[in-house]
Amino acid sequence: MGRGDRGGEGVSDEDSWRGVAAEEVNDLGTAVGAKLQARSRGLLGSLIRPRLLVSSAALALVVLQNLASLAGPLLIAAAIDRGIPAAINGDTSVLAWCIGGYAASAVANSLLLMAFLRLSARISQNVLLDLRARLFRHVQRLSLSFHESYTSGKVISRLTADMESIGKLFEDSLDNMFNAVLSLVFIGALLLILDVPLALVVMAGFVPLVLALRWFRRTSGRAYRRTRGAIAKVIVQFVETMNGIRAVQAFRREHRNESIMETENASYRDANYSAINAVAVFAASVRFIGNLSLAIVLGVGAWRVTGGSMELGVLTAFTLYLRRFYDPLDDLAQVANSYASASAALEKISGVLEEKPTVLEPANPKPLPPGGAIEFDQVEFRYSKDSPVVLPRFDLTIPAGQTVALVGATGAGKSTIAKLVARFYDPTAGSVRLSGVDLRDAADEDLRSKVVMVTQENFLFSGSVADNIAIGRPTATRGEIESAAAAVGAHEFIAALPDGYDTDVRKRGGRLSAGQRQLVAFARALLANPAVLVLDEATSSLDVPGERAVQAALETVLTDRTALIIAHRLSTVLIADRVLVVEGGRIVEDGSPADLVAEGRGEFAALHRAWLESLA
Ligand SMILES: Nc1ncnc2c1ncn2[C@@H]1O[C@H](COP(=O)(O)OP(=O)(O)OP(=O)(O)O)[C@@H](O)[C@H]1O
Repeated sequence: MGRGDRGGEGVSDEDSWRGVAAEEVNDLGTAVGAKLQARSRGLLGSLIRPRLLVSSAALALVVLQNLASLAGPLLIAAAIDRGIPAAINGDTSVLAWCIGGYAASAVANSLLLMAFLRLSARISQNVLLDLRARLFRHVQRLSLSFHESYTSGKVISRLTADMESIGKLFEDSLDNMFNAVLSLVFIGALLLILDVPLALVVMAGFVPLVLALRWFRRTSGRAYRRTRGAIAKVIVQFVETMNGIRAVQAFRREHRNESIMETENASYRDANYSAINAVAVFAASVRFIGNLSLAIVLGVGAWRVTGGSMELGVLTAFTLYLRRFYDPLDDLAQVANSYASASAALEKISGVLEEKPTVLEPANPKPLPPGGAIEFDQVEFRYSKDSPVVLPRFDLTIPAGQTVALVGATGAGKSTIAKLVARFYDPTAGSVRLSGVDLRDAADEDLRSKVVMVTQENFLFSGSVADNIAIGRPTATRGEIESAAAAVGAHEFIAALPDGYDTDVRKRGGRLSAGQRQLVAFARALLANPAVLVLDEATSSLDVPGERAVQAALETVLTDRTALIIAHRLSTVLIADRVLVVEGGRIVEDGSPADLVAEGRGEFAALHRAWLESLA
């Protein structure tokens, strides 16, 4: 079982929460929960730190904007208590100052708000850009073993749904959060200045508020972790169906897929319901506490005004401030909501970012000498700690320039041997050497230029046919691309495409057949000119002219290099210098095709006979 699969009830041993291991765990212990939160905070910090200066500027803007907006009620209090009585006595200057000041503060408020929103949008968009790029770069470098267990759907959900929820926190909530916190601080201070006893009545409301916030954080945190997991499952189901759409339609799997989707979709909805329910309870509690405080303040204030120990203007200002005190708390419920959702997303993303490639590049790489001799020295291999040994300990030497065909039943271990040569995995024990250098000591780039693997699917990237061939050597000129295509016999059909070499392979008219895709892959390999070619021959059979074309191309590509071919065709095996028959992870026969056939008793001879019979 890979790391991405690990699920269940609890995470126990020391480091088992690291990476994506805790993703599927619903009930985290407090200690693990705290570690995950610290990791998320670390990621957030690393995103904000390079933008500290501009973030401080945004903070300064929002502080000024709050000050401007807070001046309003004070000016109204001054107008009622001093401006209007003075105006009644014929002096309108105080009232004029108050009104002018109010208008000025309103203008400043708007301008500062606009500047803050623009700046914070810039910060948030850059943070997201940075995070998306970081995640993409990291995921691309993670080893095959991670991708095999984590699945592309989950990666997509990290890159889309999770990213969006972090974006929402920055875009919708940052100003609300600053406003709310600053309003609380400033208004709290103003209330204390205006009237201490009334301010203390308001502060008493904080006790239930803090309790409600703690409850909300716990409940919504749990609910949002569930929503992140659920949306990932919806996307996984979507991606899997779309990737396998041919198989889905061929096997009439639509209904089955729809019912799986329905279940995942419903659990996403339910997870969201519980998250929103928590918001509803929290927001309602905040409002209730706010209104209750207002009623109490109004009662106590009215009693004091009638008793003469408080001015009416002060009470007016107090109630105005109190409204402003609780309004942002409503927003704070939204912020807490976005925060819970975003921190669940941050937890998942930071988990992926914490995953380390299992196939590591050496710190001090050794250059690979020319030549393509391959050596397996006491190699043993299993896919993961808890899976069985696939290749029991073995030795194998392939001299430079030899073409070796691997044959054997399905699941015998042929691809595994090939993947070790291309260093998609490292052996569990022993070493694989190329020209005498352990692959673990070679730089990635060096290795990729010396060993090229052509896989069965002959994957084409979006772009033109020429772009796809040039992947083999990005610096190649058009002439070199065309001569590589010509050498493998692909020039004719490419030239006949609607835009020749510039035809987009994803567009109608640019779609290539299986045999044509194979020829493009050969041209790509020929252009790359590696010392070692690892080839997983496509299993689907081609028509006779197609097969002949591919066969001729193959012979061209194999010239002057070491080749390891997982062979599915007799014609391929027969051009090999050497055949290795693999059975249960062991090499049971090793010799030239002619010798093995001549011996007549072994697996290969039987396979050879069966092949001949099938062709007869
Ligand atoms: N990523 C993986 N994780 C765990 N086990 C794997 C993985 N890939 C292959 N195996 C197991 O390793 C064994 C050898 O598989 P391998 O793909 O090398 O066989 P093969 O000879 O290439 O088969 P085929 O001809 O069908 O491609 C099989 O038992 C398979 O189940």
